[in-house]
Amino acid sequence: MAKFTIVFHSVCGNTYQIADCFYRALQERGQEAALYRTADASFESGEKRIEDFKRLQDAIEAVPVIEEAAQVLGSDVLLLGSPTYYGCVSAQMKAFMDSFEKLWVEAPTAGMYFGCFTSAGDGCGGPELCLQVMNTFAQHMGMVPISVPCNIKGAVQPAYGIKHVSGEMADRAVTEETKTAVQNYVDHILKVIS
Ligand SMILES: Cc1cc2nc3c(=O)[nH]c(=O)nc-3n(C[C@H](O)[C@H](O)[C@H](O)COP(=O)(O)O)c2cc1C
Repeated sequence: MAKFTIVFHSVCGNTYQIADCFYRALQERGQEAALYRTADASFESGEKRIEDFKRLQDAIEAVPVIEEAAQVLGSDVLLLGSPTYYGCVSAQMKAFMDSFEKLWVEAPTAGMYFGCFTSAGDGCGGPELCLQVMNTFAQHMGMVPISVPCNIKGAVQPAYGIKHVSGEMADRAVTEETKTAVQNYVDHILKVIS
């Protein structure tokens, strides 16, 4: 059994839905999985609460906030998920990645396997750039990114990670095809790390 830590940032719930797909797929496969969200002060204050996304925002709130980078230590695999903001990760995900500065010198994350996912409003809005920001972070921490094979079944995915396109109003739910791709990617990760 492998130990996975999933950390996501999500406001409208799309990135959360992908994180939840990973979490469920890992549980179904008998793996140890911990699910966390990044801190987000304006989410906590209610400033970003939107009636249309209430159900998902309540579900996000029920997920514990990760307190410090060191909580990922001991995991075999780290999975990060961020909404695509201006072709990059969100500020909240960047702040979480920056908090690894305390670990960087000793590099206890060296050799840890890594995967990532994003939700973007538009397929041409830079989701792959966002994924690459997370992969680049992982490389700086000595981690080993596991790419998504091109023959993976389900919705077509970039090599850099799993993506979901949520549409102009951020209300296009994660499709069954994308869920299938997540499940197949999980199977691929388990094969790589075994
Ligand atoms: C500040 C901000 C910047 C964004 N920048 C982009 C972008 O560059 N490309 C894009 O496709 N979508 C962009 N979006 C849309 C989000 O990526 C999209 O709504 C995403 O699904 C939100 O994820 P969430 O539901 O997990 O919060 C942006 C949204 C916000 C609020």
